[in-house]
Amino acid sequence: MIRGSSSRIARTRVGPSNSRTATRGMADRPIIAANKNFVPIRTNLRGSALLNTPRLNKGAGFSREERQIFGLEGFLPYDVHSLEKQALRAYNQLLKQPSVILKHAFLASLRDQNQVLFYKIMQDHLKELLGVLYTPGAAEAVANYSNLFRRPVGCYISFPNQDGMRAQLEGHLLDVNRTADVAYDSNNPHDAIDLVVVTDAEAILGIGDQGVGGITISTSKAALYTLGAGINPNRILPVVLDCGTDNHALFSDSLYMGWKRTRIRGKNYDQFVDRFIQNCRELYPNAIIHFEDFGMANAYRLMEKYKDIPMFNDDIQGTGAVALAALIAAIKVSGARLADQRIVIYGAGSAGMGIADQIKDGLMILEGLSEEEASRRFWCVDRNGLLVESMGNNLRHAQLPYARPDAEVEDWAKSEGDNDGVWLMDVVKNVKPTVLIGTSTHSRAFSEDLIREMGKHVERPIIFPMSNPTALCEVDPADALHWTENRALVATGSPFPPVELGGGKQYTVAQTNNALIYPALGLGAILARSRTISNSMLMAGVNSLASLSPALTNPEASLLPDLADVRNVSVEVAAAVCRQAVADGNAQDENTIKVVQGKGSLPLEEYIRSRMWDAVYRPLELVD
Ligand SMILES: NC(=O)c1ccc[n+]([C@@H]2O[C@H](COP(=O)([O-])OP(=O)(O)OC[C@H]3O[C@@H](n4cnc5c(N)ncnc54)[C@H](O)[C@@H]3O)[C@@H](O)[C@H]2O)c1
Ligand SMILES: O=C(O)C[C@H](O)C(=O)O
Ligand SMILES: [Mn+2]
Repeated sequence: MIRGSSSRIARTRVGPSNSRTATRGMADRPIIAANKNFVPIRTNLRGSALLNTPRLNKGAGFSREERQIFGLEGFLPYDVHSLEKQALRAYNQLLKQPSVILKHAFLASLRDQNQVLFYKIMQDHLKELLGVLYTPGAAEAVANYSNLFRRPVGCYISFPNQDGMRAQLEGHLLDVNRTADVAYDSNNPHDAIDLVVVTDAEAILGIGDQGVGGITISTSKAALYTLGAGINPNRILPVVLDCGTDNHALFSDSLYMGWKRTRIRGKNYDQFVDRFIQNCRELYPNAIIHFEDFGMANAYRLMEKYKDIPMFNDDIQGTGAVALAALIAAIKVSGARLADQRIVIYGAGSAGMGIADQIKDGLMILEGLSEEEASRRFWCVDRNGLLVESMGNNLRHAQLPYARPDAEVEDWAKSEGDNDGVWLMDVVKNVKPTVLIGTSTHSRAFSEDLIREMGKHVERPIIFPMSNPTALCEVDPADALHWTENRALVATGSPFPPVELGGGKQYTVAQTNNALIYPALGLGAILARSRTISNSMLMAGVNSLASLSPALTNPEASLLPDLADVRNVSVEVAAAVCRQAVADGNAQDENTIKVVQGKGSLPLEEYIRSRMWDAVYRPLELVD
């Protein structure tokens, strides 16, 4: 039974007179908080209970009147402070934290005290703080989760407790209906969650199995949805599926907080995940599901298994999409054609194969190549060297289309001693790639020799070392530029400072991170209430993002827009995704369909902006 959201619908028509934003009627799903309406949030909490509810707490920002009504006067220092003043204080405190991990912990605890204030300082200092909250800062926070733990956040679904899974997920629905501005329709408390971000933590970033600490990747990705695409944070559920861990360091840590067993596999795992998905579908029928940092074998299997529901895998599809957008921009700068690229992918895992699949789709859709022709543009190198057909059963399903015929490499001159495999240098020497992508987690794998060898054969080598976090990046962008006499077009997964090129010139390194596209992909799919997230929706997002590349107008500029500008980027990309969902017949939201068809009161981009959540305090109303 879901309770706790009674009669909020009655208030949906209250709003400022100048409101041209969406009102919260039945016809207009409350996907993103229509916060610009300033409809009061009804709560029965008072005193410290209110101050300890981060979704509602305003701390020193509570007005005189609110302090009276909610019995807060004896709980707060006298002066009332604006959100701006509170943000200044919080930011000054943050600056005093001596390390990235302590800054991350500070931000997390701010979020757990006052959600609006957290998003306010993140928004105001996005460029600086993304690297703390998200990549690379999140990696350290995940790895140290059990040692730094202060309070739980998000949803923990643990294998040994799975009999209670439905009640656990229902508990989150109840909780959010009680403590946030989500339930606009008291008749449908299930329409409170737009998005589930779930990890099983087997392959976190490039740092592997992190057990229950994976919750921090879900909460960081969730925060980026709010910051990057204005999705109401209260309508997002970050989840970790605790399936045990094969990370022995966690096992032997007496403070480890997860389930101390080796990972469940096979049927047990599949049933556990399926139970989770089915419960989500029933309890949160309108939510899309974002899969994050699953191990490769499960990631691909689950993506296939659930392709008919609105889900996507960020490491495979989000990463593929952002890489293709950067590549489209890079080849425009280099003056070449996509169809003429020879692409080497180093690290044939989820991200590497996701990138290959997405570029392959691009070659087929944009250049008219057949699937076979498109697949031949790739050479993929993994731990055992170049993927070749004779590897047979040792190849993963997703790798099969890219395996090269053995005959091709028979005559290759080998440079790296042993003849058991064909290594990256051999591939670069013989293939003379135009594009080199790193998704290997192999730090500094793109050596000086390798980059110089690549640079010998191509005028504008395209080099994307995409492994995260920073320490695992395949090559420092400054080195890649230096070793190619500044001819390389470089993009990285983690943030890097601009590279000084001499003569007063700088090269801005595009952060080719899926964070530049997944928030908008989610936003578009949610607004459209899309039945599935199709390849054509992904491709629409890619084309839209590529069209925003600063390098299109200035060949010396970054290949992709700055991640700090993600909110504006998201409006354009989400619009493209929405349009495609409607064109595909995938969209189910009547309002959005009308807007896309030009029958709404706003153009699509403005409509999207009007639905985005901002970090502002909403009025509260006391109910008994
Ligand atoms: N920039 C982005 O948006 C983005 C997105 C997703 C993943 N990534 C990064 O890509 C990396 C890989 O992530 P994933 O999810 O694909 O992981 P994964 O485990 O699925 O894939 C990694 C692959 O690299 C291979 N590999 C490892 N060491 C190697 C070596 N020394 N030589 C050759 N191959 C090697 C592994 O065998 C595996 O196939 C991570 O660092 C991750 O952070 C970046
Ligand atoms: O989390 C990131 O920074 C991107 C990506 O999803 C990754 O796994 O590295
Ligand atoms: Mn990831």
